[in-house]
Amino acid sequence: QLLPRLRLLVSHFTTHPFHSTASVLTKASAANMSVEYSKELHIALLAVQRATILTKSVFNSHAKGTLSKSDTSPVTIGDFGAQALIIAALQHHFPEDEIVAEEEAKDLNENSQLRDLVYGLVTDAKLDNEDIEQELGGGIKGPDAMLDIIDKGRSLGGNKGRIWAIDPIDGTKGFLRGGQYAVCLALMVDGDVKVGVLGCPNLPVSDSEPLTENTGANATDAEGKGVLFSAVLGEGAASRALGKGKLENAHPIHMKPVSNVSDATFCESVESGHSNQSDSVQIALKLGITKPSVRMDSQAKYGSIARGAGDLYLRLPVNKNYVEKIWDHAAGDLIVREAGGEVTDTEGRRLYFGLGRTLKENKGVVAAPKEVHGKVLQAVKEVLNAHPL
Ligand SMILES: Nc1ncnc2c1ncn2[C@@H]1O[C@H](COP(=O)(O)O)[C@@H](OP(=O)(O)O)[C@H]1O
Ligand SMILES: [Mg+2]
Ligand SMILES: [Mg+2]
Ligand SMILES: [Mg+2]
Repeated sequence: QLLPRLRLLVSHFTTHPFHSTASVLTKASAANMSVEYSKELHIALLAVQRATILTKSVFNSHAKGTLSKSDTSPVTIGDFGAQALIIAALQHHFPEDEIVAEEEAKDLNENSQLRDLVYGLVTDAKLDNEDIEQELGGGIKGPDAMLDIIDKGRSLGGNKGRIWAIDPIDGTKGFLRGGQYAVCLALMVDGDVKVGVLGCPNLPVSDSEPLTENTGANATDAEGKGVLFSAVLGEGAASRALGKGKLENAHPIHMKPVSNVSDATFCESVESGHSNQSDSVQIALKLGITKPSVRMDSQAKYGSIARGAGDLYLRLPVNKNYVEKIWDHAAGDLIVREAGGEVTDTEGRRLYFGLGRTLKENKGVVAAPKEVHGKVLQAVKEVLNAHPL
């Protein structure tokens, strides 16, 4: 009992593991307990927090510098800038680690005006505590250095060694619409997710604020909003207010126990092109759920169910060719599991992150509290098997 408790204390309840928790750390080492991944967690939290300073500034501006990628999905100057800032911090602390990140520098290489715009955002996005800013390695040296940094995220992934997965803005469509989005970072070791962090600038700070149909609709990115979710494998999940400098205090989060699945609130994508919204209606019907789904962009869905603000997250394939990307799920999967949930694909397999940049062997997502996951999965299978894609 003591070991997980102490580790949780060390990794989640400290704002600065290298200074203020010296006494806890000493106790841990005296008892020969390892405090695994506390530095990785600390740097990941700060890197995500700094990146949200940039994304918030773009969210609040009219010109979001949107481009269309080869798969026709959007990317903005916010995505490029956030990716550059996160990779710069990781390289400063963990130069040997590999990085799988969503965006690439190609479009900025071909457009110097856009490149300079992004570089301007990157130099402006600073944590309001100079020591902590320096701890992340300070700024990026110039626009060309920034392009190189963005392209450090081109690792092919796999099941060997330490690999970070970055989604600099998850839910770019939501970001453009004024809805929810998340800045997502996870560390995998030998294909297993060990650390996950989600920065959700448009979610309420309070874990107890219920989700409604309008959560995220016209989110205003107001002061006093925003939450950072985190988890370390085996050490539980936590949330804290998203700040601008020193990390705020964290507290543990848990899925809400669901005794009767018909009372559950389920979350799904806003975009019907990302998740089949007519299948979800059928599944809800089978489970006796009468509440309408809460539609929300990004991995904010994983964070929301992990803190008990919602109960289920269904992501139902819309076509048979789409393969999910590891950066869209790595952090959220760990946070939900560490909060007491179970996450599988629509066929009941655990999400497996060790196969490269995509989740090749998985189809969709079913995330639910452990005690009802089996029942939800059964309903998902019945509905999906009735009309194969
Ligand atoms: N056909 C599809 N099926 C499922 N997910 C898709 C998809 N096309 C794009 N996506 C992914 O859906 C993510 C957003 O998820 P959500 O709908 O839950 O907000 C996108 O992340 P980005 O916004 O980072 O590109 C993108 O990777
Ligand atoms: Mg994208
Ligand atoms: Mg994404
Ligand atoms: Mg993205």
